[in-house]
Amino acid sequence: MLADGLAATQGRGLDGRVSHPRRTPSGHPPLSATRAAAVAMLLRPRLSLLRAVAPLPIPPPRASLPVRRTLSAPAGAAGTASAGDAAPPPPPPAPRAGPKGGRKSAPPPRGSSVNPALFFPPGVERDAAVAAEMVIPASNIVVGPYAGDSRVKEAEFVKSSARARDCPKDDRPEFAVLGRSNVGKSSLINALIRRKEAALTSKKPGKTQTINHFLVNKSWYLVDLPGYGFAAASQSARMDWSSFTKGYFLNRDTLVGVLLLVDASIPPQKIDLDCANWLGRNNIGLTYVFTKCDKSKKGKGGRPEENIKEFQETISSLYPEPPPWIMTSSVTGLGRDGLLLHMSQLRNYWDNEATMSP
Ligand SMILES: Nc1nc2c(ncn2[C@@H]2O[C@H](COP(=O)(O)OP(=O)(O)OP(=O)(O)O)[C@@H](O)[C@H]2O)c(=O)[nH]1
Ligand SMILES: [Mg+2]
Repeated sequence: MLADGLAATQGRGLDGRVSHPRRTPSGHPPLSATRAAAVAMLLRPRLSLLRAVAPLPIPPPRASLPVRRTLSAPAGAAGTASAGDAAPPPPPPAPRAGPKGGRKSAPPPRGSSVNPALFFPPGVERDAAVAAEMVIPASNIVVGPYAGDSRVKEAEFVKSSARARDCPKDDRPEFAVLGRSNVGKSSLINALIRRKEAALTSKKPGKTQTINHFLVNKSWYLVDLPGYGFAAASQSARMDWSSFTKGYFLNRDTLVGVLLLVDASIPPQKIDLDCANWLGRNNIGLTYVFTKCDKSKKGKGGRPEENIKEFQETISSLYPEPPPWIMTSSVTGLGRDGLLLHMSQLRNYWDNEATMSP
């Protein structure tokens, strides 16, 4: 699906150039040039290393950190989306003892049954000793020096765009919310901005059909996108989704990163891995956001923690360092504040340091 025709982008990389830093909105001083260069080094693609380590079932995703893109990738780099590419999920893991979840279950204890390998944000040395309080609850995300004020004071719907070129034309940073149809993208946006129906939701997949910009604190955007993998969608509707991905992701220079939503109430789906792979190949940083962590069904594949662990095991060989992930529920509010804090550190880093050339 999305991975089609991507070879053209493989040589595209980061040169580690650092822009002239400004003071962050949170008042955190910019990093020194030496430190910034070190951080920029983290962003370099490591495909050759990954390939040398092990043959991969799918090509590896990379950069989880935001990069400021000064030029867009070639338009021909994008693939096409197709719901028909979804393969049967890998076999479920052996049954494990674990807490029984309920609709209002408390956040799972950190590191209980999910992979605790940490994501070190910009400004924190990899493998630094990290106090437990510095890790965002129900996630692997360390809070670094770029984290700032993450409160949502105001939020407004700005615009619905049918094409990438119709999206707002200003230089405010933005996060795109992406995932399969019905995974909970619009619900997550409503939870983040604390508005019940700012983004329209539905039990039926395929509700969101356009690119929707929500302006937060008059300074950054959350972007609600149509979902992928909607099996009932017509071929033409799927092609439309594909042109969204091409037009939006490859030409949106203000994109700080993607929140890739993965439904934790079902076993891992190949289409989500394909999507992560496509983003990685196009140097678009992502954060895995596990949704519906309040849902727990009886039987195999029914527990969010099992599904998340299985998903992480599947992707662990694909990354040189663990990508950021966080567990959320739009019903209980699990992960809301942590995700906002994580976005604040990526945003502030992007605003000050992250520079990339094609
Ligand atoms: N239990 C539970 N249900 C959720 C959660 N998030 C979303 N849902 C439900 O899942 C369904 C789909 O939610 P949406 O937010 O519309 O999903 P979407 O990803 O925006 O879907 P499309 O716009 O069709 O791509 C709705 O019935 C929501 O109420 C969650 O965290 N927990
Ligand atoms: Mg939606």
